[in-house]
Amino acid sequence: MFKPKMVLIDVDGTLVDSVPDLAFCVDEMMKQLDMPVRGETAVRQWVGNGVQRLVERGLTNDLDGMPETALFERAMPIFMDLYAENTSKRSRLYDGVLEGLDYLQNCKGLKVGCVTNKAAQFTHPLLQDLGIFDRFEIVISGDTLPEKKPHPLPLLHAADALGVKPEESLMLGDSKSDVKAARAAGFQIICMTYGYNHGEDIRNYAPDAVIDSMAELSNLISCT
Ligand SMILES: O=C(O)COP(=O)(O)O
Ligand SMILES: [Mg+2]
Repeated sequence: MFKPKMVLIDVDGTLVDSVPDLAFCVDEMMKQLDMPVRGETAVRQWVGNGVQRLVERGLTNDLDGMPETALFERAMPIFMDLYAENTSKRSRLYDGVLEGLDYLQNCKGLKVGCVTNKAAQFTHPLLQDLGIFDRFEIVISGDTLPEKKPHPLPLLHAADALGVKPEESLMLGDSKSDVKAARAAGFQIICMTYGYNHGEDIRNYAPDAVIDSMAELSNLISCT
């Protein structure tokens, strides 16, 4: 059993299946640029490193791609406008999320926060529209601090803000960025099997535990 005093939870691929909206926006952006659409399967591999990286990957059709600066500068405002209008229309909480949050929130003294690489202007409305914004004592987005995951700063900042030591803290995520950030911060890390890890099995990154649903948290996290 894990006995953390704080749990930080990732958004895309952990709490929210956000790819339908992100893929819609990538493809609409591509259409406006007179370029080929990429489709949901490709976009699913590209989520997790923030909006800028997603746009770069979409433009190049490549996880590691870097577009020409002029093209990127034309594309970015198009994507930002589209995603502002399509932040939550097609996005859904995964099964088990509400049960998992209920369990954590009924653990006396356990602090629950949110750490995502999604920009704050999208994170807040998305969590609000899905009815879970108020569940978190702190919400740290990709542009809240000078560094985002896999850097440990957002995790360490949350621990400091909530008065918890890193060794008493646990991250719940879906990608290698979550595992790397947690390891660098000295947190424990549990990962979801269903998330977006650039098409790779998250078990390859050796998180402390892997689960299929947040409803399983009651078997893994002790409240006492
Ligand atoms: O890539 C993003 O914008 C966000 O991804 P995350 O919520 O999994 O950190
Ligand atoms: Mg994620």
